[in-house]
Amino acid sequence: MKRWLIVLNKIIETKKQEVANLVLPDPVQVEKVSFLEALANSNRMLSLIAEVKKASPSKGLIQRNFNPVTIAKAYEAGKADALSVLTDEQYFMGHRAYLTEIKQNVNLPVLRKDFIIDELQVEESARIGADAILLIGEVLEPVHLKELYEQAGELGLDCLVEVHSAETLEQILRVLTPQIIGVNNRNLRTFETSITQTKDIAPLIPKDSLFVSESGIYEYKDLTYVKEAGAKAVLVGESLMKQDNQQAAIGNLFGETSHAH
Ligand SMILES: O=C(O)c1ccccc1NCC(=O)[C@H](O)[C@H](O)COP(=O)(O)O
Repeated sequence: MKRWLIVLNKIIETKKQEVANLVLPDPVQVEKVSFLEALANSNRMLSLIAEVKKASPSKGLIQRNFNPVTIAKAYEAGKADALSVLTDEQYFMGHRAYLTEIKQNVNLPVLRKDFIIDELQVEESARIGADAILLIGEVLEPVHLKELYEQAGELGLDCLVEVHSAETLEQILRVLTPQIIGVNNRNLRTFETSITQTKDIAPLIPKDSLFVSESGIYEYKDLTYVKEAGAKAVLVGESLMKQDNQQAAIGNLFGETSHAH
């Protein structure tokens, strides 16, 4: 079997074990901030969800000098609209404590970026202080995704419903019209990224859903490409994380510094 297929299957197996052993933490007291509203009201050409991500299966270690709160504050100073925080420990070197610490120190809404497969993880997300969770279409059956989506709504969490393929989106739209839909330009089975995926899927995004383009965004021309394709927001991880100064990295990406694009 190919290495990448083994990795995705392994991640999901790990999540099943984690759920089986999950002890729910006491709820933290942090102020909820609307993820959806933040994305809908950006001052930039595209709203930015800036990702706090130390490592990934496709890139290995991305940032050696990793302090989640320092990075989140730099993103806030760079006027990101929202944050995405990896909480998976085994494959992304994240931690659920990072999300809580960030919520206690930064005023931006925070998406919990993990592989949510069970109701207990949705409850856990609310308790650790997340404002939103990721639900991955390629990982969840549509009916189960809808159940998790509704549970999240009852707990005051927004959902970023992510798809890679047109087929997955069509299946989800038969049972649910998500408020926020992300097209992941990364194929989770091959790990290859191509922003043409955003353009290919764009005609299928319902007009009332907020359209996010995720992964593989490195420079200003990528922003203009996905904007022209219809995206209203971008989720960017590696290209910001691998730089030394995350505030400046946002300015560079959006062409707000003299030497950009
Ligand atoms: O990033 C990976 O290698 C990865 C592998 C398997 C499943 C998910 C993976 N990443 C999650 C994401 O999609 C990204 O963290 C996110 O969209 C940001 O992407 P990028 O800007 O390319 O870091």
